[in-house]
Amino acid sequence: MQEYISIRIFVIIVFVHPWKTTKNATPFYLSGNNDMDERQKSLILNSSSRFPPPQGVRLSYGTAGFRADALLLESTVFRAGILAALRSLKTHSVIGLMITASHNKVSDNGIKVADPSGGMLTQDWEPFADAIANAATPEHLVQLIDEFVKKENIHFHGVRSAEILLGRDTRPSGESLLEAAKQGINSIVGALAIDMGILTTPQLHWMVRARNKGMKATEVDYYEQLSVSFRCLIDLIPNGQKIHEIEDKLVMDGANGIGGEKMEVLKKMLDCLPIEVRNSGKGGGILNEGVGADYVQKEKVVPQGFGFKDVGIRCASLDGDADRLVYFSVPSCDSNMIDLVDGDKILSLFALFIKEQLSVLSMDGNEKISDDYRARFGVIQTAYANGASTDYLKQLGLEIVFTPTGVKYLHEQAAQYDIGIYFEANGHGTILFSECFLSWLETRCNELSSKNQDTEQHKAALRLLAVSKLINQAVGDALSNLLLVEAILQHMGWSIHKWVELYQDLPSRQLKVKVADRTAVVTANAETMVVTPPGIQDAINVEIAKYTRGRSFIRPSGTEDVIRVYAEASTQEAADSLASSVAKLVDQFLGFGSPR
Ligand SMILES: CC(=O)N[C@H]1[C@@H](OP(=O)(O)O)O[C@H](CO)[C@@H](O)[C@@H]1O
Ligand SMILES: [Mg+2]
Repeated sequence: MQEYISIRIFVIIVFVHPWKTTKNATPFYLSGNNDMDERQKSLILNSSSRFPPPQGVRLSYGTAGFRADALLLESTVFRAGILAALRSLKTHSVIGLMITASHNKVSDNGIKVADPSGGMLTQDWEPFADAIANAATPEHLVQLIDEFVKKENIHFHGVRSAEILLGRDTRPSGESLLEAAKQGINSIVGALAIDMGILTTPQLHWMVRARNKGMKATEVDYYEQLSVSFRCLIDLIPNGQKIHEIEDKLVMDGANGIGGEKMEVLKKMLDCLPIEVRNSGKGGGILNEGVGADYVQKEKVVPQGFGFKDVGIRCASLDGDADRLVYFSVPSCDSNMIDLVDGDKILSLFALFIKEQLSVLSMDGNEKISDDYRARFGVIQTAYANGASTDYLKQLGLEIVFTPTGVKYLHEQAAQYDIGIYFEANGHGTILFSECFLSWLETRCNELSSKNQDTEQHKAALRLLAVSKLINQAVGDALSNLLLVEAILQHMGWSIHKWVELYQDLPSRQLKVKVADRTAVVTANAETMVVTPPGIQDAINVEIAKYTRGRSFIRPSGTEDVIRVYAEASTQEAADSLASSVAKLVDQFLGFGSPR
């Protein structure tokens, strides 16, 4: 027996050797409780000594994980690997790790953790993420992990090993950071790292969710689910609705990132949607430079590769990791300005469509019949939502909730509804359906189809079910959102011009101000009000009061070392002027020369 145990331990050492990948690892046991034994501790000590943290830099798990210059990130990514493995042990579920810096410049990179639901890492674990990322020595790192493992009651003994799916975007730094993540994962006994290759961020989140729900979860399954549900929506379009104008092709800007490449694959499975992909990264363009959703939404000008030849055409821009989507059209050859359809207008289009289907579903002819299930339908926005969009949504009679910036807040809020639509103005968003509503919908659909195949009610139920499959339930997904937009525009018979005119955006301006310490700004009321430093909010209010329909707020960015200033007003000049006065206030109160 004694001999048997020592053989087992020997096998363990071979399997978890940090220089090797653990692709073939199987579950095994080190200790039967939530204490890390000496072997586990020395494994972390040894491997982490090869990833010293950068000097003089404090990293924080911000709005969307850790993000910084890629050269600073090896140690952080290694430690995020450890965190992901612990999270998997704790939840007995598959966890995701995505290496991306989204719309940031190509020299940056980042890492974020996908929780078992496919959503963002639970906020409860963020302080631990911050603490281990900044631990100065391997010894301190081990101490923090040891304390956390006890506090969270994480057991290293168990029938399931930890499993982490890894994805990365197209950044050149991704490969070496992936290796660092694997080594972090491999330094936790029983953890298995599975490299899923180069993916869009939403694909990785989708796979994590699908794996944990026991559903088909490969990349091919993802494309199949999207294309089949898209086809279903197209087949349900009322006869005669298709107009010529909208049958024109769509031109998509891939931000020289991963989205273009993936759309080329998806496109082959969509016979009913002509798409031309530009800025796919193959033609030598630089990731996110003068291209992509962030550039288009913030600058409101045509991205590189687009111009007067595209006047009047329906165009879409993705960001570098394909979780944001905006549409635009080029109104004339005379300038490089665009008509922008931002996340707020995508949200409005989705809300209109869902509302229409819900109302058809509850009617029989002209009579309201089905009161047996009242779907709670809500819309979630942030302070960056254009004021005109909020007015429009209110006028549709929808319930609107505001949260702080960051998908983790919006998603959490949307999950409170049977159907919750959330979007950031920058184009990140999705529609969440509750399990309860979906199971009611499936039953209703079966009832309706057994009675009569062709009723409007049945079609509305089928459409809602198709939307729930097309739209990514884990995070905002530019590819699936683009397909839903295309299906709805065809359903409504709308051109992009009709969509642009749904409401008139209030002119707005966003600025960034570098300050000595951005954490000095603390906000409240979904970031619409500054609590500290004292006095600045009153000064901002004085500026706002000078403008018709003036609105302005400031907040510290979670992804860049800046304070963001947002302003809107009745004219562009007024919005620009309000933004610049508020930026001056930020500099006065918080700039490098400010009295602190
Ligand atoms: C004004 C703005 O667009 N802010 C973005 C940006 O966050 P900041 O915390 O503002 O840097 O990146 C986040 C992650 O992609 C996104 O969720 C958020 O909406
Ligand atoms: Mg992104």
